[in-house]
Amino acid sequence: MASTTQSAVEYVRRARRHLVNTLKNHSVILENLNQQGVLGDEEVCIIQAEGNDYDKNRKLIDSVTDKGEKASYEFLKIIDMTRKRTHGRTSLLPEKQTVASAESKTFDLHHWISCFPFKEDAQMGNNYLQGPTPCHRYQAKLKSKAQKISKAFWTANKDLFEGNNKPDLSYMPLVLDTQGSVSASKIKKFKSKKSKWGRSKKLGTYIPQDKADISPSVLLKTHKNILLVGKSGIGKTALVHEMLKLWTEKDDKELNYMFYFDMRKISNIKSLEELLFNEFSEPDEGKDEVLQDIKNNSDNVTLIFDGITDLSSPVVQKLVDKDLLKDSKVVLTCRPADEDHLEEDLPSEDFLRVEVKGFSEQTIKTYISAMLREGKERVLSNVELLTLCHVPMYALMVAACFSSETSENFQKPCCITDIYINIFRFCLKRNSNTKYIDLDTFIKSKSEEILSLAEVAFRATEGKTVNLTLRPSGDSCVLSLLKQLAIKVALTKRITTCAFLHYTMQEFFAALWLLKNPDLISNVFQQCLTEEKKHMKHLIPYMCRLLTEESPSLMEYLIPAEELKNTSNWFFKKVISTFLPSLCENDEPDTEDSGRILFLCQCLYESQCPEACIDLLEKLDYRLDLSGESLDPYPCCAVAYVITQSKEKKIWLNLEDVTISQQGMRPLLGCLQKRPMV
Ligand SMILES: Nc1ncnc2c1ncn2[C@@H]1O[C@H](COP(=O)(O)OP(=O)(O)OP(=O)(O)O)[C@@H](O)[C@H]1O
Repeated sequence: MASTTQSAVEYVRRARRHLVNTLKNHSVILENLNQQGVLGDEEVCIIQAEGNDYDKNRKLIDSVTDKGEKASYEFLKIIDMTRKRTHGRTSLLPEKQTVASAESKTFDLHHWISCFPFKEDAQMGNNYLQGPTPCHRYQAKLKSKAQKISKAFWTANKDLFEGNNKPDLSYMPLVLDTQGSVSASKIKKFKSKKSKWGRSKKLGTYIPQDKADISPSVLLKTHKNILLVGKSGIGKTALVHEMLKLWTEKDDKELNYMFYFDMRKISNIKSLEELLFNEFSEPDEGKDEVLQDIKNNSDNVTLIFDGITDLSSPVVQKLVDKDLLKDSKVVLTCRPADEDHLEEDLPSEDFLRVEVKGFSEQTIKTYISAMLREGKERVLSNVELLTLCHVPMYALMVAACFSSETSENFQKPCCITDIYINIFRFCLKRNSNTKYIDLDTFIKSKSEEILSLAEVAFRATEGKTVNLTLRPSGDSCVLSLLKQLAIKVALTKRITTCAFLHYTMQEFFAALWLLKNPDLISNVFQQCLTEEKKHMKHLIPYMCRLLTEESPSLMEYLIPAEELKNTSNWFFKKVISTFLPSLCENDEPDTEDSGRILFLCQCLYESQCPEACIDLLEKLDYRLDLSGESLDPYPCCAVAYVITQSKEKKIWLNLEDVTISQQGMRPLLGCLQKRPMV
């Protein structure tokens, strides 16, 4: 028992006349007194049977003080530990509390209880119920539901990985930015610097810089409302699920509630009760009591609305406006284009705006290393793939594609283009809002939109820009590949600018458009040899793969097979004749020449076309001169693939002054051992 100089009995008795009028929520106080053994079941029933609050309080206080010092001390501790919930919200700012207390001439229970000299007690508060039992049970139910949906979120994508290669997917740190707004500045910056910077540097600008100041646990702790803004697949849902998970792991005794709503799945909500209990989780007992507790203690309620596009639901609008649950915390996630609609209806000064920017370079490395123990260098040494992985969803697909390479079911090399096809298919699927979808039929039905996006991508790539001029009819599923920004240009006028989340995605779509329009190809090939348009060369490896009939399928739903066949009949010969140094019309050796054999190997690796490889080797007279090259793992695989296609002929390979990365050695040595070489 505590030894204080102040008698607890006296302290309670002196305040009796105030307490009988002020004490609220007897049920919680009684439950705690019962749980601590101060009052027996019968005594509790007798007090509860009293007619009104005044009588209940009177009976409660007298029963406790009659029991003496220990019981009264316990009573005071219970009031102290539960006062926030049972007696209204204390101000979060101490100075306000003092001012309020000083000004108040009436009895201030918070002030009164804080003046009692409690003994320092390590256990204090650990075993007290903060609210009625049904509420605690409901909180436990919400936590278990939150755990379940978080687990479902992370396991949903496990199927992308084959057999024994399934990794444990979980939250990795995201770059979160609380400064300013998403703006066109990013696009403009990219555009203005492009002429000066090389490809690697330009692609490097996609990776966000680490900012360690904000994290899911900080976002969980803050009392502010939060608006999480970010591109599709950048990690907004992952972030709110991490907040949910952290909440479920907190073992503090605070009675609080956290609700998660996937706004893509709910509509037509008529009441708060329907939203909380029907859409998320229903209490097993004391439904009214729980709802009352939620309403009375809304400062203990967090509501997450994930993937919100507008505030057309009156219930959600009222919650955001705090007409309902006035002290609750609201967390919204949206894409940048939807922020514009929301802004008009949001009390913006009340929201902490956080931009979700994706993975930093360090996180990409950690993520890819964890997912691909063996093939990680193939990704990390390739600037296109490394920077592509700043979008976590793309990182997931990159990892899944490379891991399938070693799975027993597939065992086929991972072409870079396959990653893009898979990303595209995956994006369509997750944005189609249908759980069971025949993706191939769906692609067929969207072919017009897809090809129109491809055309826009081609025009932009030709014009060396990342800003897309979209036709207004774009389908929202297809548009999820883009970041859209609505820019206010006049009082009532907004224009929407779009860009792919990564430039290589734009190149992939531009390649698709060229295959749809084979008449343009020869001209583009010639452009590739000029200084002004040499960047168009990056479309060719994608075209090589898109022309072949391998799965995952895409092209057959966009372009008739016959057309593709006609193109592929001449395409590979044309690629070789255009880019082979000795054959190309421009015989002057330029800096590009040295990389041409490698480039062709990469094209043929993407095509997985043995005949084209033999054609190339014949044209080269089976002499591959790679002297002076620097071979990262991907080019090594490409060279190894081409060499492997020559079954009988001896190959002369010049590797003088070649730098080969450690991971590149394996495929190259593997093929050198098997083939006749000079
Ligand atoms: N922080 C992260 N750590 C690990 N993986 C992540 C992370 N964030 C996202 N991912 C992966 O990327 C996928 C897509 O992320 P998420 O669903 O969170 O995107 P989003 O921003 O909510 O996109 P949308 O606007 O399209 O709903 C996830 O399923 C997950 O596999």
